[in-house]
Amino acid sequence: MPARPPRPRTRKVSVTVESAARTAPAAVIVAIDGPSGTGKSSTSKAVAAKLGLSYLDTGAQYRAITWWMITNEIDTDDPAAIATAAAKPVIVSGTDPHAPTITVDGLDAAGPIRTQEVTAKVSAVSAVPEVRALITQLQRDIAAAAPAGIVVEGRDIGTTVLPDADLKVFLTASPEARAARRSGELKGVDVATTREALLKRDAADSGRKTSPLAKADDAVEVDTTELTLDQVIECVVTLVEEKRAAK
Ligand SMILES: Nc1ncnc2c1ncn2[C@@H]1O[C@H](COP(=O)(O)OP(=O)(O)O)[C@@H](O)[C@H]1O
Ligand SMILES: Nc1ccn([C@H]2C[C@H](O)[C@@H](COP(=O)(O)OP(=O)(O)O)O2)c(=O)n1
Repeated sequence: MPARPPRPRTRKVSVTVESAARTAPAAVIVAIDGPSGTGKSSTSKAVAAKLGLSYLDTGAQYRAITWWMITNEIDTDDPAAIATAAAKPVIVSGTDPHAPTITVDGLDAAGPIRTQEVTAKVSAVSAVPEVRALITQLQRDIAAAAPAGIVVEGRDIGTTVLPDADLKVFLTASPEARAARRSGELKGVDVATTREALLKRDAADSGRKTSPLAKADDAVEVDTTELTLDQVIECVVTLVEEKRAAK
């Protein structure tokens, strides 16, 4: 029997830093905008979690500054008073999609920012240009620091905050569907009342002068009225993967 050549004991695997860098996906920036109840938060969190990206809820930041104004007795009907105080609160957003956090001056604000009072006043506070300038800068800094990329959701992300985002998605849904979803979350509030409040907030957010709620020209519009949340998530994941592959 012919002698077999000795089998090598170890296999040499050489991965150079250069080739590792070539195979690691480039950071991807995703902007998800749309009115209330279209599924921005649920979709953005799930997409970020599935793809290993960071996640930023910009509405939570506007709610946080509104909560601070209320607790510090700033008149939320007085834009000049809001502008003067705008730089005082320190707002910190945790961007893990599995456990997003928000603090104001070191205090956990996740609960207090969801009250009806904050919801009723957030459009007025977020319309003040000084507030928008500060929060927009904060959002850009967070996005730039995200190691693998980020999904940022809000009203003006594709148009103003991150106009060079790799992917922009604009979610829509009928007012009826949005109100039904929201009133499902708010125990004891009927659909008609929720619908009125949503439409009032849409009008204020779309009608303000500084970076209103708007679809960017290059955003992909997805009407979620007849889609399940899973279908919307799948659709956005596919869009992100297409963009990543093309990078
Ligand atoms: N496509 C969908 N179908 C049914 N319910 C949905 C869908 N998308 C989101 N929801 C539900 O609607 C509610 C509002 O969704 P959310 O993601 O908070 O919207 P937004 O951030 O746009 O205000 C949540 O309870 C969520 O689970
Ligand atoms: N990028 C953003 C995000 C939110 N806002 C404002 C306008 C919205 O009515 C409020 C609250 O946003 P949030 O996303 O928390 O609202 P909903 O979850 O849709 O009820 O903040 C904004 O002006 N710009």
